Amino acid sequence: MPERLGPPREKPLFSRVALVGLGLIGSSIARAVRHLNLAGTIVAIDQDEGVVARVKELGLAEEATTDAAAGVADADLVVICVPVGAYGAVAAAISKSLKPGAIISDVGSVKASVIAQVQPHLPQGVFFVPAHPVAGTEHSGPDAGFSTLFFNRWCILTPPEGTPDEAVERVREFWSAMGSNVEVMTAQHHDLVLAITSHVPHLIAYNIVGTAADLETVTQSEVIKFSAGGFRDFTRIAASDPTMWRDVFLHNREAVLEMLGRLNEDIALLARAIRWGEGDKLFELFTRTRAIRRGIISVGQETPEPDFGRRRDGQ
Ligand SMILES: NC(=O)C1=CN([C@@H]2O[C@H](COP(=O)(O)OP(=O)(O)OC[C@H]3O[C@@H](n4cnc5c(N)ncnc54)[C@H](O)[C@@H]3O)[C@@H](O)[C@H]2O)C=CC1
Ligand SMILES: O=C(O)C(=O)Cc1ccc(O)cc1
Repeated sequence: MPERLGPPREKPLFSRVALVGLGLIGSSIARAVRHLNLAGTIVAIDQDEGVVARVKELGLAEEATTDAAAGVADADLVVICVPVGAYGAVAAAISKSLKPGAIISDVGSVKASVIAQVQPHLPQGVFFVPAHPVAGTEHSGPDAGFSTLFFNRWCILTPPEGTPDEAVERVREFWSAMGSNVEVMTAQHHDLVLAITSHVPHLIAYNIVGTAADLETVTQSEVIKFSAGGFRDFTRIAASDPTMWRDVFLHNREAVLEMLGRLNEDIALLARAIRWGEGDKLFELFTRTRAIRRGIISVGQETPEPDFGRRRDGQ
């Protein structure tokens, strides 16, 4: 038992939890739920037969299947953990077999689009409480997960209007039990905040690594050999899953474009300051951003370096 997750519960929070998508996030939830006894039974559902076979080998769930409709039947909690472009297909596949009173949740990095994709399929009497654990790595698949991934990380809930408080509280309890700090906000606000704190930084990483790779006058081996810490960090982020991130950008289009527009304006100002030798402008910005970083560390939200992204407990 990873010590910081605490002891298992005497009584599970949910009797049957179905996880749809057993990649990095789904398998991390399975591991944490198992360690903490948050579910009587874990059902793993994945469209990829290889993933289902691996889930069985790793013993991540009591049941594992490619059949989403059969897998969610009788579940009290269903957590969708697939790339955000696949939510509509998953919701359509499971809608008819959801049990009355079931809570549907998810982990998608984008929220307004997933609500738009899922809600039309949900029958009366099931409750949708979307969630986004702001925790992850550049790795994917069932072997990449670990039970402490969500410990001391934020998890944002974005319940649509009219969601009963009891459903929200049950999902809050689920994430709190896994060690997350839970906050509630609207899906629209979530998408705006995450566009600047997560989505655009990933786009910049993909872009800078791509630009460096395309340079004619600098060789690939020079890029690797002389990459200082900053560029190396970008290469880690730029190794993130292509399907997942393609979907994030296509499903948070407006907020990402808005933030990119702002960023382009600010970069133009920086280029101008460099061109005209306006060192005071550069110095003022760098002083301000250093204070922001130090503020982040002092409120305890800093990512431990350099091992972020690696398994912390070997699980
Ligand atoms: N990777 C990260 O760092 C984080 C990811 N997220 C979100 O979590 C979700 C999952 O991401 P990962 O676990 O990283 O992805 P992953 O690529 O590791 O796993 C996704 C799994 O979903 C399965 N899948 C895809 N379409 C499916 C379908 N229609 N039906 C059933 N299974 C299907 C795939 O076979 C795969 O096993 C995404 O929505 C992502 O935005 C949230 C926080 C962090
Ligand atoms: O690996 C990293 O640095 C991340 O930023 C992980 C991550 C990816 C996507 C999310 O929605 C939340 C966290």
